[in-house]
Amino acid sequence: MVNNQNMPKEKGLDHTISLLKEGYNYIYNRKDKYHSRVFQTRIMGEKANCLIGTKEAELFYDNNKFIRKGAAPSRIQKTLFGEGGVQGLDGEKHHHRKAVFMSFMTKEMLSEVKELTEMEWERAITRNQTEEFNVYEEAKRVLTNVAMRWVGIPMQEDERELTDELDDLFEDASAIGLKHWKARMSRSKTEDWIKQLVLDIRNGKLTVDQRRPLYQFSMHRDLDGQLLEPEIVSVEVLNLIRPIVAVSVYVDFTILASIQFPKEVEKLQQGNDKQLQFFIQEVRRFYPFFPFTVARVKKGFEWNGYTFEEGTLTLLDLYGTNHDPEIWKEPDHFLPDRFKEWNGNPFDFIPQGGGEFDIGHRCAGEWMTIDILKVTLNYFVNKISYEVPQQDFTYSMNDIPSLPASRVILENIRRK
Ligand code: HEM
Repeated sequence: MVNNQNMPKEKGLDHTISLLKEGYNYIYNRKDKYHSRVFQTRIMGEKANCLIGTKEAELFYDNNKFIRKGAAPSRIQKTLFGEGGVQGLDGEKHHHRKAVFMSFMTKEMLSEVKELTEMEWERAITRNQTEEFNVYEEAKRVLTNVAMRWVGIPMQEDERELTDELDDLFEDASAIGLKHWKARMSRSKTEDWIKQLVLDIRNGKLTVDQRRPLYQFSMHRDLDGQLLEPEIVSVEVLNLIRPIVAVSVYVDFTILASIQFPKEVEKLQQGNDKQLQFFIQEVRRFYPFFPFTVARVKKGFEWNGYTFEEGTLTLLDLYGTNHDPEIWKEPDHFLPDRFKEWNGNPFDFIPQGGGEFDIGHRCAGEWMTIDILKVTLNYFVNKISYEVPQQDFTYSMNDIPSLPASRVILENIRRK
């Protein structure tokens, strides 16, 4: 007999509207209301368990208890992730595919990303010294170029058009109506284009750098020794390009933080790697990006008196865990030095997911994200000077992604 009477339940038929309204704070608010880090609600007509906190994250990343198959809503798969990619795999199939992603995160390949990032910022500044400089728009262009070169894609399309299509994939991924369809069209257009590259590589019409992800995924074999369908290669290649471009959101927040917390910037002036790291970690903890991640209960189990029923959708609160006062002192203050004391627990600081990289679903690009942001922060703080005109820095707590209203505009950029 299934009995989950101990799990607090949100009353009512459906709570999707409250989730949309309260956004990043939805789960956090109910943790206080129910005095529980585990509760049940209903979202999009479906029962959903919600979890927040360190022990709860550890539970969520237990592969014996949760799976990803069928967890992400299909509209998000059709835009953000693509169908058939690593996010929806479990067990051996997941480990085998994830290993390909992690094989690119070597010291050498990460150094290349850092070099490319600095080089592209140099180009952006050269293009733009006299005009108003929109940090977010420039970052998308910079990171599209970084992503294409690093992944090993020959740049043939119009650069601006490609940037627009790639950012549709994350800016409008959770949108409804027309914007959602625009995102789907952008995905299908970019997927088709990459599929053609895969076919050309396989039949020898196109020669590309063999160390790079485009070639590696094109020639990767699954557990049965078969080449992946070109559609799947395309989804996985976009699983690298799209999030690299999406780091622009964090770039915008990083520059915003450097404007809003000038005392913290004084500590960065010698380009000290540790201080840069603390600052970036705090940006990733402090500002909103992904509100939560999702899985399904693999097989019914009991945990701390709560019953988890097989198949139930389960949300782990990423933003809320990063703002949990039981983990973080003064969670609503921007204090990079808190990371001097942080012990590296894989379940308490989870802006890009938690647990292990290789056997879990933790973000494959976390180290790369930190590297791109460190290079960018050092560049803006130590290599250029600029003025900051009056603008609107407010950001919403229910848009995904959330961004400062004016995107961070700079003027009179000069090299130091
Ligand atoms: C913009 C900064 C980024 C954020 C906020 C972010 C966030 C996330 C989150 C929340 C997950 C899901 C974790 C889970 O479900 O347990 C994830 C997974 C993933 N991310 Fe990122 N990510 C970022 C950048 C990147 C970059 C730069 C790359 C690649 C270069 C990348 C590649 C991936 C992949 C491949 C997965 C799927 C991993 C799996 O299912 O095993 N991400 N990311």
